[in-house]
Amino acid sequence: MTERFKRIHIIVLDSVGIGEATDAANYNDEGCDTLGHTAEAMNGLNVPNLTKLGLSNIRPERPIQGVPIQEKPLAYYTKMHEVSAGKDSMDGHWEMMGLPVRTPLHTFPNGFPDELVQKIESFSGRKVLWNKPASGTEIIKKFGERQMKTGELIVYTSGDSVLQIAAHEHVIPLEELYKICEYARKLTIDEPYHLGRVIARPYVGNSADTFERTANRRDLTLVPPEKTVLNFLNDAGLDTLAVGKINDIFSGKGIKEGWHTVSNEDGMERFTALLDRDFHGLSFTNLVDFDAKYGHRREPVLFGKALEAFDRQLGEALPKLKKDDLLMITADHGNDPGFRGTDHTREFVPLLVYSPSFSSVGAFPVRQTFADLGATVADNFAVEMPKTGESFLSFLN
Ligand SMILES: O=P(O)(O)O[C@H]1O[C@H](CO)[C@@H](O)[C@H]1O
Ligand SMILES: [Mn+2]
Ligand SMILES: [Mn+2]
Repeated sequence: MTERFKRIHIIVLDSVGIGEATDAANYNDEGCDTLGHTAEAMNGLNVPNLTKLGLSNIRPERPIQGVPIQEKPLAYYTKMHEVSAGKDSMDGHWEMMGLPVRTPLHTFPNGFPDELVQKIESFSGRKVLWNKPASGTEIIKKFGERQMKTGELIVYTSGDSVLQIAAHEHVIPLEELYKICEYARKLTIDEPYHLGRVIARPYVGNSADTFERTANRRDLTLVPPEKTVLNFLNDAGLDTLAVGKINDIFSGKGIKEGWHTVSNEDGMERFTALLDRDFHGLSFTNLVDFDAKYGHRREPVLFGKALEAFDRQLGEALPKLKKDDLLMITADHGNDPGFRGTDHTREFVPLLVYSPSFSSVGAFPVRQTFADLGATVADNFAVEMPKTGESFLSFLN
């Protein structure tokens, strides 16, 4: 039998959660609601395309402000619960591809142990500064000018399992920063660290007021310990095309071609261009600005404007979809810009599933794991099924 869809496209709106998950209390995240609070801060979101697909239909009991419930939405709609222990990008994306991260990765709320810091210092020949949780933009405001004089490494972490190194591009050249990060990555794979990501955070500018982070960020994730749906597709000779930080998140495993992007806009342009390409398999796009530029910065209005800009580009992409295309729009976790702190929030994520071939659409049962997404992709292409996840392919009519 030939497969139902020739191309499946997943767009991850990084951190665009749709309300507290049932286990939010375990994360001290009760009351978080990324989409809801963003829409309130905007006095209503203007997202006609997401609206038409059925975004507010996902939670009719609490529609998103400015997004009317549709009598005839164009997409199947539901929300998904995460089973991974963490609420970071790696957990969310690996789970989508059938590999939940059930053992919690370690976090370092008091900074990294001396032993690790000393190794980084002797490898790099540079002193480590800060070594505590911080907001990335605040920490370069605070220490960037000092770093320009001393060449020290600004090391910081967050509520996630991350070690981040901020470095001025003209003081610590990119190549050098990447080498230091690779070294730190090697040291933190196994216990006692078992760290999700080491992230290179380069920036430029002349003074605290003008520092700006650049698109040369690199995420060094753990290598997935088992094959994911990306591998199953790739092993079967199908195309696996990755836009944005997807390639980094999977350490390139199972990815045929990948492109880094500089912004959401750039990511959507790349995605839209892929629609003109005659490929066979999966396109997987991550739009990280929602998270990195607005969620962690707790900027709900800018977050909302980014959603509106995405929606405009979505409007340009939708008419390019053919009958044998399937589009799934979702998120990897929440990051409520109206919430306390600066960390991700434990939320349900929205799921909108659209194809021009659908004759009937409507509500889906809530998915108990993001892995249902990967299972559906694997099912469609008749490749090996992931151990976790249930396909909803047969629901799509
Ligand atoms: O504050 P910035 O540097 O954006 O860092 C944030 O980005 C990391 C990855 O999303 C999070 O763990 C958080 O620390
Ligand atoms: Mn993320
Ligand atoms: Mn984040």
